[in-house]
Amino acid sequence: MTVPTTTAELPGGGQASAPKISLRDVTKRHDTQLALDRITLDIPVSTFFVVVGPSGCGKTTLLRMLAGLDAPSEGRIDIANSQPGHPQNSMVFQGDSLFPWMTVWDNAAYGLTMRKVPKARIDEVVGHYLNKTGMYGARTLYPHQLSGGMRQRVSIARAFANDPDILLMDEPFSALDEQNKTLLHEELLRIWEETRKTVVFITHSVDEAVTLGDRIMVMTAGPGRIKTIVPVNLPRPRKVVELRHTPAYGELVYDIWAQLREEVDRARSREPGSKA
Ligand SMILES: Nc1ncnc2c1ncn2[C@@H]1O[C@H](COP(=O)(O)OP(=O)(O)OP(=O)(O)O)[C@@H](O)[C@H]1O
Repeated sequence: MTVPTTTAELPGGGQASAPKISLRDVTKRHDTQLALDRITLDIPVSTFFVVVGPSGCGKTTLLRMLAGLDAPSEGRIDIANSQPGHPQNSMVFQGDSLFPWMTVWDNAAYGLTMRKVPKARIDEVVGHYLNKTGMYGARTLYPHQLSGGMRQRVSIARAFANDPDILLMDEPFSALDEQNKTLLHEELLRIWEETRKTVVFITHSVDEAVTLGDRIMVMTAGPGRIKTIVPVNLPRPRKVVELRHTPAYGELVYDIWAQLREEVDRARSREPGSKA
């Protein structure tokens, strides 16, 4: 099938705009193993871009290269720098990434403090995002005094307070229970709609992808290639629970899961002991 990879080519993709993130023929090998194979992709500014794919298809490898933690074996990645003096990216991971010896406030303020932003500005920005994530009241607590959901709220507050060019999120909610996940989705959507940061978000959950995303990239079983990119034309602002009751939401989840299913089955058939 022909894979649409640019905004202009996407059905319902809207106005073409300058890409914030651009990948051209990006290939990544770990030693001799091909992890990602010729990824060509444009992510427009202010897009919430979600990546789904079977385990081992190279999602984290892709994110690590976007974060500059790893380099492509071949090809090129460009990230437009629109805010000189600001960090290019902030990452939010699945696991704990807070400093255990720092309070909630100091954790959230960390990036700004390191950049020597004036204290009054730090107070304003950190106060704002801790309020938005419901963590202002817990600002003097330490990570060990928080639940997993609260710790992820602080990580989100820290990432947005840092005001990076792009936000990279690697399965940030996968360890949380369903209730916490839904609340975090609502909070993330509220903050994102206010800031319109360019986000690349990795998940295994098709529901999460459709709830949050503007575009969903489905990857093939490893080596990872682009199988398809689906635009999510659900209106914003989104209310998570109400959204999930709409027929349009259900159809999208069904379509994306059908695409993903083929790849998950393919990945499974290669596992040792598989009868396929
Ligand atoms: N540092 C490394 N050295 C060798 N192989 C690696 C390394 N990192 C990843 N791989 C391999 O590259 C492939 C892609 O891994 P990656 O972690 O990016 O996949 P993923 O889609 O994020 O997987 P999951 O959904 O299970 O987290 C896998 O086969 C993995 O074993």
